[in-house]
Amino acid sequence: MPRFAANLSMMFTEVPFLDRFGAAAEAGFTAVEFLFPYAHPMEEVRAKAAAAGVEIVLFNMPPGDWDKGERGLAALPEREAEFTLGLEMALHYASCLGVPRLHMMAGLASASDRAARQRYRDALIEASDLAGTAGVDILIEPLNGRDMPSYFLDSFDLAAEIIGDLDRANVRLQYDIYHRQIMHGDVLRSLAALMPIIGHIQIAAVPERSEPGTGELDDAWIVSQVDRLGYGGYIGFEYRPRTTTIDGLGWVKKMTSGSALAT
Ligand SMILES: O=C(O)[C@@H](O)C(=O)CO
Ligand SMILES: [Mg+2]
Repeated sequence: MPRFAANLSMMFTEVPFLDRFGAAAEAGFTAVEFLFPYAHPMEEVRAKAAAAGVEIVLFNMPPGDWDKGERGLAALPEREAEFTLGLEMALHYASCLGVPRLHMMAGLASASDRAARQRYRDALIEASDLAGTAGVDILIEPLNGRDMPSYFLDSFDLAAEIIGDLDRANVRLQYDIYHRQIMHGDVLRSLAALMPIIGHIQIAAVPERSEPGTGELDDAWIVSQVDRLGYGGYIGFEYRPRTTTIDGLGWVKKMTSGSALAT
């Protein structure tokens, strides 16, 4: 059975970031993920997660200046030095927090720009090499152009092609069902085809990015099929609660047939 993680960048935002670990644990989660921990000293994040008894299963490498609209540095040739510093910082946090996978965001660039493609591949090799020595996987995630206009990694085929070309055990796909449905549909067939390279799954209802089970797909059925396909990793609940996080958990519990939210 897949295990479930609360995404603390979207869920439990009723409380400050460091208090979300405890809030998730109280709600029954034993695993969490989030976008970025870097605004907080890593020891504080570790202490909060430990006190709550939750495992951190994923976070992102630094994206550049998020508030100014930057969405990653990996495909940006002119940001190579900053990318490397960010990679080193992310691995430092991952080591302190015991996190086995990092999402490497690509940035805003055209996927048909040769320099951006070359730089992205080089960045991925650099990240894979450095992360490999630390036992960490590097994940890449295609993002839909409605939420993330002009994002470099704008198709699942491109992600699969890059992962296949590089052929490194620690470079894997972050398959977000919400993005997949908006970009291409064909969720189940693609889950089956891509399963060998999937390192992490995320889910939210389409189109509102709300609680699973509240949109156009039968999310509970999809989760059951992910299980049937033999996926034993985590599924991150990366959705924006329609009202409060706690109220929204009713839908999630229904989706998971009332089973425990995590391992
Ligand atoms: O799907 C998303 O938006 C996230 O998983 C992410 O890492 C980039 O925003
Ligand atoms: Mg996602």
